[in-house]
Amino acid sequence: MTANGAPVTKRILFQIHWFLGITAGLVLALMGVTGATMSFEDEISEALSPRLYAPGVPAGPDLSPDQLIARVQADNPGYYIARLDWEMARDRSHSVRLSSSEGRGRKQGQVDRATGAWLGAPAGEGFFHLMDDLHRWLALPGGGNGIGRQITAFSAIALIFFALSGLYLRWPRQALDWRAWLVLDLRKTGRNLWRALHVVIGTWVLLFYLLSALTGLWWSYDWYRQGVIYSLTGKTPSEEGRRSEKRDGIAPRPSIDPAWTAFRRATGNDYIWVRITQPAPSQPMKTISFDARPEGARHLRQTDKYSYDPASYALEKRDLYDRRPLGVIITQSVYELHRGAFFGLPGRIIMMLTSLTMPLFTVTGFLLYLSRRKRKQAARALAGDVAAVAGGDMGGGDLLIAYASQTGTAEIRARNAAQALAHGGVRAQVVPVGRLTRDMLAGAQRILFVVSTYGEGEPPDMARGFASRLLRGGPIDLGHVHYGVLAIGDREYPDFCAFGITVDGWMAGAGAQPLFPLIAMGHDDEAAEQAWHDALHDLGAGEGDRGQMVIPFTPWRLVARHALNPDSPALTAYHLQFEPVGTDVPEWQAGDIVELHPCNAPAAVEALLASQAPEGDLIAVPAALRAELARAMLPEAGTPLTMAAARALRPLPAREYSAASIMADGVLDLVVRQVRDDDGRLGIGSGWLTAHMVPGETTMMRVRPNPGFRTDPAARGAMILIGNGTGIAGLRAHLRAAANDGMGGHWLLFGERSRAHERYFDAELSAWLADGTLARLDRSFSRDADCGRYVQHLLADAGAELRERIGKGATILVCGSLEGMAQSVHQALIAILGEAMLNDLAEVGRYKRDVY
Ligand SMILES: Cc1cc2nc3c(=O)[nH]c(=O)nc-3n(C[C@H](O)[C@H](O)[C@H](O)COP(=O)(O)O)c2cc1C
Repeated sequence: MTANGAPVTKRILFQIHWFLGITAGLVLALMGVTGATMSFEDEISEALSPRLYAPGVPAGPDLSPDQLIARVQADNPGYYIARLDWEMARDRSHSVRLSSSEGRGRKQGQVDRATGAWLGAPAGEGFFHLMDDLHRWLALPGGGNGIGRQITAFSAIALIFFALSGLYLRWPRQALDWRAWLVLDLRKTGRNLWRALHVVIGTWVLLFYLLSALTGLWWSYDWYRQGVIYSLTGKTPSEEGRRSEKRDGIAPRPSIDPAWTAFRRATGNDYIWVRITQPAPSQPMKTISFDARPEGARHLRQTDKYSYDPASYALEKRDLYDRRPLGVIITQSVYELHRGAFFGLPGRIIMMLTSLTMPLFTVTGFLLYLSRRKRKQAARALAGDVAAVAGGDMGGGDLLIAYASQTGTAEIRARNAAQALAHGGVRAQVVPVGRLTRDMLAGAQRILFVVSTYGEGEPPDMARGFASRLLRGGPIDLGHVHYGVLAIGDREYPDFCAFGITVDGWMAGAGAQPLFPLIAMGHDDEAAEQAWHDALHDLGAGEGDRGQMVIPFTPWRLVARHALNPDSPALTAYHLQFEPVGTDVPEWQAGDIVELHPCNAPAAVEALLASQAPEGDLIAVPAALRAELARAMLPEAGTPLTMAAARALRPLPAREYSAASIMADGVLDLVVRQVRDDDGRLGIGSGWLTAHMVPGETTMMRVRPNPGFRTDPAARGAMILIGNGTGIAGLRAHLRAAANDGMGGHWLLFGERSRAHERYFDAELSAWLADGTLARLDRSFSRDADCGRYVQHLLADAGAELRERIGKGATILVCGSLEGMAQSVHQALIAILGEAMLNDLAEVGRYKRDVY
C-alpha cells in the first residue's frame, strides 16, 4: 500500500458499504427481525399452549420408547418419528418430529406420554414456521434449494463486510478514547443523529453481528461448514459422517427399549430431557443413542451422548459434553451460538435485541445516503458548476458576465445575476476576467463586470494578469460594446472599490457605452443592492430576482473549544468545533468561508440595562429586548432603551473565518485568535466566539462557497501550502480534504511565533508527515532566538524545489495575514517564479489566497 493508499481504500470501501447497504441492507433488516421473533419461540409456544406441554401427571404408567414410537407411527401412516424428545418430568408431554417416509413432509407436535395420543401442535406454529422460512430463504419458492437461500447467504457475507468495513470507516481520530467509540450523544439532531446511531450502535453490536453472520453461513454453504469443521476438529466430513445414501425398502429396526432400560439404570435422575433419534425406515440404525440434557444446562445442545450397540445393547460410548474439545463443542452448538443461547439467557436476550436493531442500520444508512445526495444537489445548484464554466464556450450567450473575486462574493453575485437573467429569458455566460482577451472583448456586444477590490485598492489575485495585460496594454476600440460594472468592496478601505472603478474607467476610455452608471457596493449596502437589481431588471432579469446570495444562516452548536497556545505571551488562538443543529446541513468544501453574526457579552448587555434602571427592575426587562441588544452595537450607558430604540440600533457587523475542517469530519472547525483593543476589551467576533459563547450554545452561521480558495482535487496536483498563525485554518481544511481523498505529497510552509507555544495541530501535522499526506513540512519560529525567521524566508531558501513542483503542476495556496505574511510571500514568489508566471498561475487557479 502506498503512503496515501489507505484513504483511497476508504473511499472504495465507503462506496461498496453504501451500495451494498441499500440492497443487502433490506434483506438483513428482514432477517434480523425474523431471527429476533424466533429467539424465544419455545417459551412463547409454551406460554400460548401451557396445557399442551404440561398436561399433568397421567393416571397410567409411561409408555416405553418402543411402545410410544409404535403408537404414534401407527396413528400417522406414511410418517416415522425422526426425533423423540423425552421429558423426564411426568407432568409434561413428549415432543415428536415426524418425517414423511417418502417425500419432504414434516409434522411437529406433542404426544401423551402414557397413551401416545397426538395432543396437537403448538398454537404459534404457523407463524414461527413463516418466520423461519423468511429468515432462511425469504419464504421464496424453492426453499432451501431456491434463490432465496442464495440471497440470504449473500446477505450474511455482506453483513460481515458491513461490520468490518464499518469499523474501518468509523475509526475515530482519538482511537484510544473509549467515549469516541461508544458514547451515543442523543442531543444531536438530523443527519448527525442518524450518523451517531449508525456508527455508535453499530460498534455496540459489531461482535454479535459477526457471530450471527459467521454462524449463519453454516447453513448457507456446504464448503463453509466443512471448512469450519475441519479447522475446529481436524476431521473431514467423511469422518464426521456423511448423509446416508439413498436406499429402498425397509431396514430391520432394533428395539430401543433394552438400551433405554440400561441407560435409565445407569443415569437415574441425572437428566431432565433426552433426545432419541431414528434414521429413515430405509436406513439401518447402526447405533442407538440418547442425547441427554442435565438440569441447569445453559442451552439445548449442552447434552451428553450415550451410544448403545443395537445387537448387544452394551454401552459403546459415553460422550460427556464437558469432556469434549472446544472445537467439537462449537461445531455441535452452531445453532445455539447463532441465537446467542450458547451464552445462556443473557446471550439470547442480547442477540434478540441486536437482531432487532438491524433495520436501524438500513434506515439510518438510507437516510444518510439521501441527505448526502440532497446536499450534493443543493451545493451544485448553489455554487454552479465552476468547472463547466471555466471550460465553457465564450460565444454562446447574449451577454457576458466577467467576474474577479478573491473570496467568492463577486463570483457568486455574477452567477446569481446569470440565473436571474436566465429566468427572464436572457442567456448569460459567466467567466473569470482572466479568460477575457482583447479579441473576445472586441467581439462582445454586452458585458457586465462584477469585480471586487483587494489589498490596497488592487485587483483580486485572479485578475492580476487581466489587469496588466488589458488595462495597461495599448489603446483598443470598444465603441460597439455596451457594458456595466458592479464594483464590490468595503467602505472601511480608503481605496473603496478601486479596481471596479479602474475597470469602468478603462472601458469608458476604450469608447464602450455604459448600460448603467458604475455601482459601487459595500457591505449591507441597500442603495447599491437596489441599483444592481434595477440594472439587471432593465437587462431583462426575471421579476423578483435580485441576483443576491441566497445561502441561509442555519443554527450550529459549539461542541468544543480549546486554546491552541495556552501559555503563550501572544494573543491566545482557539480551536472551535461546531455541529449542525438542524437536518439541513449545508455542503461546504475546503477553502470555504464561514460567516456568523456575533453577539455582545451578556454582562455588557446587563450592565447597560442596569445603568438605566434600578437593580430590581432588571427582572422585568422583556427577553425580546435583551435579544435585540445582544445583536446590536450598544449605545452609551444611560441611553433610554425602549424596544423601538433597541430595534433602531445598528446591528453588530458580521464576521468571517476560514473553515478549518471538511464535511467528512462532521463538524465545522474554526481557528480564532482572541483580539483586544487598546482598553483590553475583546473584539466583537473573537470575544463572542472565544469568551462569551459557552459550549453547548447555538449560533447562526453559514458557509459561503469560496471558489477563490477552493481546489479541484483532480486538477490541483500537489499543493504548496503557505501560511501563518490562524491561517492554519484554511490550510488544514485543504490537508484534511487531501488526506480524506488519499492524495499525498503536499508541502506545508508555516510561520509561527515560538516553538514552545505555537505548534498548532502538531500531532496532526506529524501524522500527515508519517502517512505521506505531507511530503515536506517547513516551519519557522519568528520569536525564537535560534530561528528568528518568517515563512517568506523558508520560501526563499527552497526556490529550486518550488520551481520544480510548480513545473509538475503544483498549486500554491496561501492563508493568513495579508500584511507581513501574504505580501512578503507574494514578493518571495515573484522573486522565485517571476511576476508574469505568478499572474498566470493566479489566472488558472494555481495561485490562490485566503488572506485578511
Ligand atoms: C485583505 C483585504 C483587503 C481589502 N482591500 C479593499 C480595498 O482596498 N478596497 C475595497 O473597497 N475593499 C477592500 N476589501 C474588501 C473586499 O473587497 C470585500 O470584502 C469584498 O466583498 C470581497 O469580495 P470577493 O469575495 O469577491 O473577493 C479588502 C478585503 C480584504 C480581506
